Parts: sequence; structure tokens; C-alpha cells
Amino acid sequence: MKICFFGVGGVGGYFGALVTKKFGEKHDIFFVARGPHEDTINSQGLTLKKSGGEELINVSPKLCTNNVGDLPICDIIVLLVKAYDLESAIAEIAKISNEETVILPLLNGVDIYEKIRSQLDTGVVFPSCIYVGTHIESPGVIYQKGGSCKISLGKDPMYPEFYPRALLSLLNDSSINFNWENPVQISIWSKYMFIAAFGLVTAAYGKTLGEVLDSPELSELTKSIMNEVEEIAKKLDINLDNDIVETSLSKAKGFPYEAKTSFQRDVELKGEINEGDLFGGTLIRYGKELNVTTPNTEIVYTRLLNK
Ligand SMILES: NC(=O)C1=CN([C@@H]2O[C@H](COP(=O)(O)OP(=O)(O)OC[C@H]3O[C@@H](n4cnc5c(N)ncnc54)[C@H](O)[C@@H]3O)[C@@H](O)[C@H]2O)C=CC1
Ligand SMILES: CC(C)(CO)C(=O)C(=O)O
Repeated sequence: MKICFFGVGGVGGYFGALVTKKFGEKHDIFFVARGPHEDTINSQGLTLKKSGGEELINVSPKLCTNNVGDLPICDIIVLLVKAYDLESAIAEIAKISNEETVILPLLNGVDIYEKIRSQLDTGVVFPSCIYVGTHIESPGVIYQKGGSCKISLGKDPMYPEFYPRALLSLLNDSSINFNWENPVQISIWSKYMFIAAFGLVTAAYGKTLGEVLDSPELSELTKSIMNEVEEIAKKLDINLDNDIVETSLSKAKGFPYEAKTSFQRDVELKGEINEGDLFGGTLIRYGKELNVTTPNTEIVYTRLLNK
């Protein structure tokens, strides 16, 4: 098979390394990366420091490039860019997909499938979500620690009969945990509640997940944003568990004290280029459309915009 990891940053590098370690000889595996990261992968391979460096994995794909013109039509594309790069990435993956290509986008967000489908009518696209703490430590090097590392994915509403046997075998045989869930929207919204609330608060106040949990005020603020997400989900008939807010708060304990959210890292590193709209902007828009008040999201998002 021809398999492309489009975007081998934190999440893409983690999964790209695991699949290439197992299947680099058997399948043609391609990485799409850019800048110094691309150069280092080409000269020294991609290194994954798994579980905080307990396991070191170094892999070389068949090709690492920033130009999809170098790639064939692929059987499987795992899409791992930030939301602000999604539109341009979809335009690129359209060039390496046909109607049989299986596309797995692992971005955070509740409307990623719809965003992809508004631009791409080919391929089979599986809505999904993932809990994993991972980032680019230095060019060519990915550091992962924390999170269940389990993917939840469900059927493509456009092709409800299509069961992605090859993709699921690939994950299974690469020792990647996954749940095939239908409907998967409950997991996607539960993950969104977790990351929108913790992402906004960690980024706005410059605190790690552990520091937020330690602070009664910031924990309460995180919980209030989760309550707003819960109200929005109710209006959309997404049946989240009754104790979803409590379980989402406790999930943060599964990450190291010093763990930062990917959104917080972007805010620290790049200022204005970040996934703020995916979290704050989207929640405020949903609130207006559905008549749900979102005062806590607004306070934190405004603080971020004024940073
Ligand atoms: N990092 C984490 O722990 C988690 C992140 N997520 C979500 O996963 C998604 C990806 O996040 P990360 O892996 O942290 O992002 P990242 O920023 O580490 O990686 C994305 C990579 O894609 C590359 N890229 C984007 N467009 C490209 C193009 N056209 N050509 C070549 N390279 C391109 C970027 O240069 C970057 O290296 C986000 O939606 C994030 O919210 C979800 C769960 C955990
Ligand atoms: C689960 C978590 C918090 C992992 O870091 C995440 O999704 C993110 O940082 O985007």
C-alpha cells in the first residue's frame, strides 16, 4: 500500500513513526513535512521519544517531502496538520487521492469532517479524535508523554457501508489502540470539551495541565467552560454522559503535571497563528446560533485575543 502521513508534527510524527517502524519495509510510506524538520528527517530519519523517552524509535520513510507532486495516489492518508493549515492541506491531498483513498484526519475539533467535505468530494473520510500528549522537540525529533494514545473513529456519513479494513489492520498491527465507534460524535464532542476548556485556560493563563488542576480558580473556570460545551452539545442532540464534565476534568490527571496543551504551545511560540478559532471562536458562534450563553468562554478567549 501507499501510505501518506500529511504533517508529521507532534501527532503525525508519533503515529508516522509507529507505522513506519512496523511497515516501512512492506509498504511505501511517505511523510509530508517542511523546513528544518523535513531536512533533518531526510538526513537522519524521524526520531520518536515515546513515553517520555522510555522507548526511542528512529525511522526513515520512503520519501519525506513538502511537495505532493513527488507522491503517487495514496491508499491511506493520515492528515495531521493544525486547523489553520487545514484548507491548504486539503487542496494538496486532493492531488494524491482518488475515490478509494481512505483519509483519517486526527485534528482536534467538532467540524473537521464537514470542513474537509466542503472542499473534497473524493476519498472516504473517517471522523475521529485522539488523546495523546506529543510535540516536535527539535527538528526531526518528536517527544511524546501522556494520554491514552487511543484513536476513536467512526464511519464516513457519505459512505456508511464502508468498513476501513485495511486502515484498522494497519493500526492494529502497528500496536496503535483504536475504537471503531458508531456514532463517533460522542467521543469527538467529549474530547472537544476536554481540549477546548483546558486548551483555552492553559493558553490564556500560561499554566500547565497540572497547574490548572492545582488552582481552585482555574479548575472552576475550566469546569465552567465545559458546562458551556455541554449545553451546546445538548442543543445539538449529542448525548454526552451525565458525568462528562467531572470525567473530563479528571482526564487531565492522566497527563504529566508539566504537560502543555498543543494550543498553549502555539500561543507561546507563534502568537497569533493558533487554533484559537477552533476552540473559542467556534464555541462562541455555536452559542449565538443555539441561544446558549458562553460568558466563561468569552472571558478567556478575549483575554487570549488581547495577549
Ligand atoms: N500535540 C498534541 O498533543 C495533540 C494535538 N492534537 C491536534 O492534532 C492536530 C495536529 O497537532 P500537532 O501534531 O500538535 O501539530 P504540529 O504543529 O506539531 O504538526 C503539524 C505539522 O504539519 C506541518 N504542515 C502543515 N501543513 C503542511 C504542508 N502543507 N506541507 C508540509 N507540512 C505541513 C507543519 O509544519 C507541522 O510540522 C491539531 O489539530 C491539534 O489540535 C490532538 C491531540 C493531541
Ligand atoms: C489531549 C491533549 C491535551 C494532549 O496534549 C491535546 O489534545 C492537545 O494538546 O491538543
